[in-house]
Amino acid sequence: MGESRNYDKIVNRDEITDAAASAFADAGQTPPEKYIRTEEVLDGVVVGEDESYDLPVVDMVRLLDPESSATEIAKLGDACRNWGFFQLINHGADEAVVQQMKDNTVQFFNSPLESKKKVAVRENGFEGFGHHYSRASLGKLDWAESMILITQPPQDRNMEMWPTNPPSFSFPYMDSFRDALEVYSVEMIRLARRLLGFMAADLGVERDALLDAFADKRQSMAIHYYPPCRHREKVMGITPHTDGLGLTLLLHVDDTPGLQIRKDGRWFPVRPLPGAFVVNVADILEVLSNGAYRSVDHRVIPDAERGRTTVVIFQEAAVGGMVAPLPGLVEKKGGEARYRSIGIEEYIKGNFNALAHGTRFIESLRI
Ligand SMILES: O=C(O)CCC(=O)C(=O)O
Ligand SMILES: [Fe+2]
Repeated sequence: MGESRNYDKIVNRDEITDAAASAFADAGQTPPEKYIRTEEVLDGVVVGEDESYDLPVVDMVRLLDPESSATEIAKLGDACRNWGFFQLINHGADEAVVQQMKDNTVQFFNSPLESKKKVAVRENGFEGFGHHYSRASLGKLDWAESMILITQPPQDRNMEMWPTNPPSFSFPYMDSFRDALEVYSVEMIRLARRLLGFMAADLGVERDALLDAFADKRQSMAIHYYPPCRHREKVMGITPHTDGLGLTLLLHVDDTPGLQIRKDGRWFPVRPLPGAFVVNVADILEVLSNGAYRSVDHRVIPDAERGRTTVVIFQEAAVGGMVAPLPGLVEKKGGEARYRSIGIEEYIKGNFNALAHGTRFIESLRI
């Protein structure tokens, strides 16, 4: 797998121009027309500060402790079935690795535009620094700077798109942002595998059946900076979407809120817990679970006062090269697959094409 995998030309990403950068730098000014999407932003009710709600929180320490494991696995299962999202606390990922990733990400976004543009997204390119890919939003742009990279397997990397900025600081074995990305990438594979083991237990499939679906598959990463905007009812940090791959692990670099999850037709703002990861089920995991787990719509609304920075890891999955329900789960359901199987290459193309048209590719796989 991998050698000819190429996402270029399926997505469109706009550069961050000088004009974009200066708009982003001025939170008070009315944003340029290209960013104005008031109707989209106001589409749907946002659950307010006055209404109390609890988004699921899953505790890795409790998952690992034999005393509490069963209860916590049930919580994890509920979260994946009903919300498609949870915050993971006590995750156990190496704190130094996570901190280094956060520091480098902040330094990267704080560096001058010229320096970031060394890895600027190319014409028709998927990777690099630029706006997020434009979805079916009538030529409108998201209010954010993003850098997207393919991080695993190593032979799929395009190193010319990997920033060398910022260079080494405090960490003795780290040379540049590239090293931070590399180490973080590996640490996130470990974390994903640990979680997937518990998801398999919840789903009632062999642990290896789920782990193997994710083993040695592609991993990509997005780092996002959402500049503050006083006109937050006018701009969208990221257009509503579901994630197209398998499992998503999101790290808040700061404590600025902004992510909203759609449930029962309303938007629920996530209140980031300090030190937690936000984990979500993406489309391929929904298919693997034969529809038991849900990949749900989410979006970002920028904060009025504070910038927001996130680091997002996307783990791909497939069963013998196919996006398909896990055979063990289909058997449990008396042999009924709820999605048709499709080759991963075809899936990826279909997914990005659908994104550009504002549809969801997995809807076309439903039986
Ligand atoms: O930055 C966020 O909170 C969300 C990012 C996201 O949804 C994505 O990159 O797919
Ligand atoms: Fe997403």
